[in-house]
Amino acid sequence: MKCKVGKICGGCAYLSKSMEEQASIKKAQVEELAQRNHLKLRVGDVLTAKNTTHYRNKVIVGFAKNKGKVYSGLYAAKSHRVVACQNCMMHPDIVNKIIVKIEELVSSMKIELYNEKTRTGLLRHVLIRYAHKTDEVMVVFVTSKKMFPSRRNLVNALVKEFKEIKTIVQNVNPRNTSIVQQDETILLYGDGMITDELCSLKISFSNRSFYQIHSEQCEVLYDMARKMCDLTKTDTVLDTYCGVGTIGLTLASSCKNVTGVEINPEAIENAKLNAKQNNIKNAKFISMDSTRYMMEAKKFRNHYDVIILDPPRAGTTKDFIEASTSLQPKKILYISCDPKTMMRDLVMFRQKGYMTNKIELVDMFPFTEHIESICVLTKREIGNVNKKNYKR
Ligand SMILES: C[S@@+](CC[C@H](N)C(=O)[O-])C[C@H]1O[C@@H](n2cnc3c(N)ncnc32)[C@H](O)[C@@H]1O
Repeated sequence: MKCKVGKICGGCAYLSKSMEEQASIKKAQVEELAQRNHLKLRVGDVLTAKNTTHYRNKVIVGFAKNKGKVYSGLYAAKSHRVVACQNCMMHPDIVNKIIVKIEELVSSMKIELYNEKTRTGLLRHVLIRYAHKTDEVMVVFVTSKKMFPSRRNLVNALVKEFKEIKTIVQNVNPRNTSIVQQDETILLYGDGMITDELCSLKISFSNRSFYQIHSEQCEVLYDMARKMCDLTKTDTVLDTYCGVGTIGLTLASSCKNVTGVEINPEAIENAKLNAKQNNIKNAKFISMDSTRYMMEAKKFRNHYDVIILDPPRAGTTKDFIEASTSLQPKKILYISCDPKTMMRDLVMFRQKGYMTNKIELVDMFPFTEHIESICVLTKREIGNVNKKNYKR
């Protein structure tokens, strides 16, 4: 793959490698991590993507000026320096077109750019989300303050030119932080959500809700989750870290009921809507910390046959592992976007008697170093742990 800024932009580390090379490097890395953690695991071959470019459904660009001219792009590796790039191969074409237009408008409307060092100026980032199956686009202007003088004209110009734009919002981030969005969102156009189709379901999400980056590979991942859970009609499922409810909703027709728990209340609102618009009646969603929910569930003697966890990159916690295993599910399905933290957590699950001997890998992030892992843990006799499943 040829990219003019490939060497300086922090986006793609494996541009010079074929998909086969990337797959074998990623698999070897996971095998090595398993060994280092004394986990005797078979690692499956990477399920590679058909769409290896233009796949990112969420794009965040920063802005800077060169000789008075506004340009946009991603950050250089390990820095906040904006690398000019108008035609990133990982972005959908429509997203690149919208970014070019926004660059022009920011320049012609003289919208002040935010300066991280002096903490002055207005426009911090533009975030664009894209629904691959429906072609719907959401634009998010992240600003340092609420006052955004040119926003009306900006919105009018964008929606006039791009029929794909279904909603535009402003997210206000006055803080000295590298976290892109904060709590306050102002609706500028549409209803604040876009809708995609995933595993034959209509899935809507808003600007701060999580949605897997590679929609086609997300379907591959969820299909693997379904096979690993191997649910029966009497099974009850707890989907922790559930985001907008996608995993649980795709499993709902195969089990008795699904409870989704998620800390972000906006994502829970989306999840409830997603259940409703797909006419799924055996799923409920609760906005709460997953560990706290399971501690409460234990008090009320609630039982779940299968507990799913799909935590952020940092992995889960000792308390979560304590709480989930104390509910004695038949299976625990662990999905992770960072095999390093997953292995750490698998060691802790093993101490509680829950273990696996196989991990599958799904490439959600072609041309980057990242890989998604998935495995199912079942309860084993502690006495057989070392001999049968794990080498020391
Ligand atoms: C990697 S995403 C997975 C979302 C979803 N399972 C999916 O496949 O789209 C992790 C989610 O965990 C949520 N989260 C983070 N910490 C949490 C916690 N302590 N309790 C519940 N949810 C949490 C985040 O808001 C995010 O939506």
